[in-house]
Amino acid sequence: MNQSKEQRILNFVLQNAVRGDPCSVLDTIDMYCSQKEWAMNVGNEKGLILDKTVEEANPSVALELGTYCGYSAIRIARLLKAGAHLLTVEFNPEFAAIAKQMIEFAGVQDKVKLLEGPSEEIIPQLKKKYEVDTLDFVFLDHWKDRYTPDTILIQECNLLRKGSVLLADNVIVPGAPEFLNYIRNNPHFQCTNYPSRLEYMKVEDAMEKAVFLG
Ligand SMILES: O=C(NCCNC(=O)c1cc(-c2ccc(F)cc2)cc(O)c1O)c1cc(O)ncn1
Ligand SMILES: [Mg+2]
Repeated sequence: MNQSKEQRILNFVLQNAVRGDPCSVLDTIDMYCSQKEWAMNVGNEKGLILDKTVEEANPSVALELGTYCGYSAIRIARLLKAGAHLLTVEFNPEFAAIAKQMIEFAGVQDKVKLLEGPSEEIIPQLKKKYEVDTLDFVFLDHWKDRYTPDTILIQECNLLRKGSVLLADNVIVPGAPEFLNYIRNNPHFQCTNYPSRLEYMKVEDAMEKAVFLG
């Protein structure tokens, strides 16, 4: 059975990156995906916007929707303070298996909890099953038509507090027009748009930050 693209990316990391060094894993993935095979990692350009947003939020508890190969989970986890942790949700079992190995190779497994399943099932379990009180930071990078329903679900589950930061990838490509309309017209959120580029391409994309006002 021939390998998946995600398996080829993992193998390239296992053979070329430095075990326990998150930055070398990120650089190696970016090298492979810019030179050999495009893949939907947030990438280094939008990654810098993610870095700055995470550093500013300095979260104790962070949630990521859409793990894929674990690139942004590693990107976020490497910036977390002692005792802080990231919960990352992936629906696709093949992606989750790759991400688990990628996260462990990068050495950030103690800061990351990978939850496998549909976001609409996992979000309502966060308080009771995963002992979350509130989320300080949420990175939305999963199916673009799930951004709005999951943002509503997160609010319904009382998972946000005044100052919680949401950051959404791909609001231009593939696009999340319904989410932009929802969040920008919602008086409980203060929104900021960050123009950037689609990962590994000379194509315009953007990220949207939304701070919950309570
Ligand atoms: O998370 C799940 N899929 C990946 C979501 N992410 C994307 O779709 C995504 C796509 C693109 C992209 C951009 C241009 C293009 F030409 C093709 C794709 C870029 C990105 O940066 C993404 O993040 C998922 C899977 C599943 O089976 N069930 C529930 N969720
Ligand atoms: Mg994305």
